[in-house]
Amino acid sequence: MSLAIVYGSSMGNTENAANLICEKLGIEADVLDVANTSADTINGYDKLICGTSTWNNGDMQDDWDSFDFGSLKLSGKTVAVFGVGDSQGYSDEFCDGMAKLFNELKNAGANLVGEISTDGYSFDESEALNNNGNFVGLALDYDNEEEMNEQRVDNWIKIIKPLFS
Ligand SMILES: Cc1cc2nc3c(=O)[nH]c(=O)nc-3n(C[C@H](O)[C@H](O)[C@H](O)COP(=O)(O)O)c2cc1C
Repeated sequence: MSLAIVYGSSMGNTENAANLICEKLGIEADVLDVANTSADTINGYDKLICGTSTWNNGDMQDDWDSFDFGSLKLSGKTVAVFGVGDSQGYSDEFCDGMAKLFNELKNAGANLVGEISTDGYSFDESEALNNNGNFVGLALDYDNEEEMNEQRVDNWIKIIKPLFS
């Protein structure tokens, strides 16, 4: 089984999150910056964890925003997403970029896993909620709640690890 953790990051927060997830997951994985990664490369992995920060009031990070999603072929592959945002400064669009990434990966055929409860988060609105009212993936906030990231990653990994082993 091959696994890649692919991130888009402008200031380094989502990159840090990708490395933290890799370390905590404890499964061999390649950590890739989407800025230097093609759709063909991503198509070559069996499973994926993809992360984006949110910019421009609700968009994916720039490198994901310009990514060639049309060339992704992820039919039936297990994929989880994580998002990094600012729940106070952008409380009406907290981690909206994660929702856009989720939808693009779903359109490419992925089997998305890893939804989590919003318990313990404080924000007004987010596109990244599913019909159960859960985040579609792991939401992290380095601007206001950095001290909670490790525990949030640990909790999420408990959910997804069996699906990536
Ligand atoms: C101009 C600007 C726009 C932003 N827009 C949003 C947003 O709409 N929603 C959100 O949750 N965070 C937003 N953020 C916060 C970033 O996503 C956050 O700072 C994140 O940690 C950046 O991660 P990165 O360094 O991996 O790019 C914005 C930040 C800036 C500076």
